[in-house]
Amino acid sequence: MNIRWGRRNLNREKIKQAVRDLLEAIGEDTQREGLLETPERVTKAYAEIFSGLNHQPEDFTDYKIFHVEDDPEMVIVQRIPFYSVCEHHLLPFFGYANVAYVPKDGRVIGISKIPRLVEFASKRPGMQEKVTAQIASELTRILEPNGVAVSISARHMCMEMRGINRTNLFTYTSKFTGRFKTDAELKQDFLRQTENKIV
Ligand SMILES: Nc1nc2c(ncn2[C@@H]2O[C@H](COP(=O)(O)OP(=O)(O)OP(=O)(O)O)[C@@H](O)[C@H]2O)c(=O)[nH]1
Ligand SMILES: [Zn+2]
Repeated sequence: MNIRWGRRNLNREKIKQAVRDLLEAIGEDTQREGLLETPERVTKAYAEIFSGLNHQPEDFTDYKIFHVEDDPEMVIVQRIPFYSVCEHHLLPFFGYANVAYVPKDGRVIGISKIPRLVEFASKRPGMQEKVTAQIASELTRILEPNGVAVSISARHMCMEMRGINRTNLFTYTSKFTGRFKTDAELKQDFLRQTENKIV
């Protein structure tokens, strides 16, 4: 993803100082060789992993709309990998997303734009529920389809490497709108098609 905008908004000096302070606070020697460049590295890493913050998806790519004559019943992009950071502990959560929509009046979107949207929604401190809902609401805003379905399965490092300390727990979230809410067969079709595609 193009992270130009995210970088521009970062206060690089403040991040570097905060990382130095944090290292000192945990009892590290900030002058030892391995840590000398760490504040700069963390700043670069944060520019990437928080690049979706305070932006519109359109800041990163053009979600241009195409027209097809004969609408497909639905379009699904399956098993889209993503990485995010939980807003409670600033530890990673990551997994897979499935995203589907029912086109309206022949309007479709370039399929690469769906993983781009997942990336945009996950590149900020957040919660799995918020990533799920944001993918659905942004896709709805951009395309005004007849319905959207999003499912995410993810592992949360704050449950695995600390706290409750349970390895390999998968959390599942989903969001259905429009036709996916009213048409049980369509929803079943989505669930059948995406079964085993997210763990
Ligand atoms: N619903 C939801 N909860 C999350 C997500 N990521 C982390 N959490 C949870 O956020 C909660 C924060 O709870 P707190 O009790 O404030 O924090 P804590 O004392 O560190 O909690 P423990 O993790 O249980 O030790 C924890 O239960 C986490 O498991 C997420 O994406 N969605
Ligand atoms: Zn957490």
